[in-house]
Amino acid sequence: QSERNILITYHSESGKTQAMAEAVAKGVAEVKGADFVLKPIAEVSEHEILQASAIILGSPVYNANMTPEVQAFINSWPFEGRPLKNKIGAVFVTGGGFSIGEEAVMFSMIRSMMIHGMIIVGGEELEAAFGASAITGEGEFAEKEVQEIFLKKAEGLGKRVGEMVLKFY
Ligand SMILES: Cc1cc2nc3c(=O)[nH]c(=O)nc-3n(C[C@H](O)[C@H](O)[C@H](O)COP(=O)(O)O)c2cc1C
Repeated sequence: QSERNILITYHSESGKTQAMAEAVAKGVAEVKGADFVLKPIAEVSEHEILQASAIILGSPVYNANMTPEVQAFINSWPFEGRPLKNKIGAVFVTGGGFSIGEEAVMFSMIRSMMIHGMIIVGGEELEAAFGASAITGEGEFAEKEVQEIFLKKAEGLGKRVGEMVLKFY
């Protein structure tokens, strides 16, 4: 695996956050020279965390928090000697409704990444300034599939992280 490797990882029970993760990967794939690994957090090894130049982490919103699985995943990251320092970090979330947790969860994950000394990158668009988020259960967005407007934000996030990895590494 190359120095420009990006780990895209997520927790997803009903597939929405996974769809966003796939769109993030699509964005990374647009950047020539950036490689990615895309997998659920349950399948990620410590070696993969240490080896990645960037980690793009996704969580559903559960009661205005990241899911317990994502929290446990972050808590499992190696800390001694701060081996994640200066890796690039970025986040994406899906939540059922507007302003009932999604931004709080983005910042919660960002805060944890910053404890590890990671360099935080937002998305391509202003509307994804803190990362990419999708509303999956309210009003016209309560569809089976994650709507294109949100997938675009995720794609832009992946693209931007890909570009930053090429710049930094
Ligand atoms: C236990 C539980 C708690 C939830 N709490 C919230 C919440 O506080 N705010 C919100 O916007 N959505 C909430 N949701 C909705 C999910 O965040 C939303 O359906 C999400 O897109 C699911 O992602 P997934 O398909 O990747 O599992 C909750 C869902 C569950 C199952």
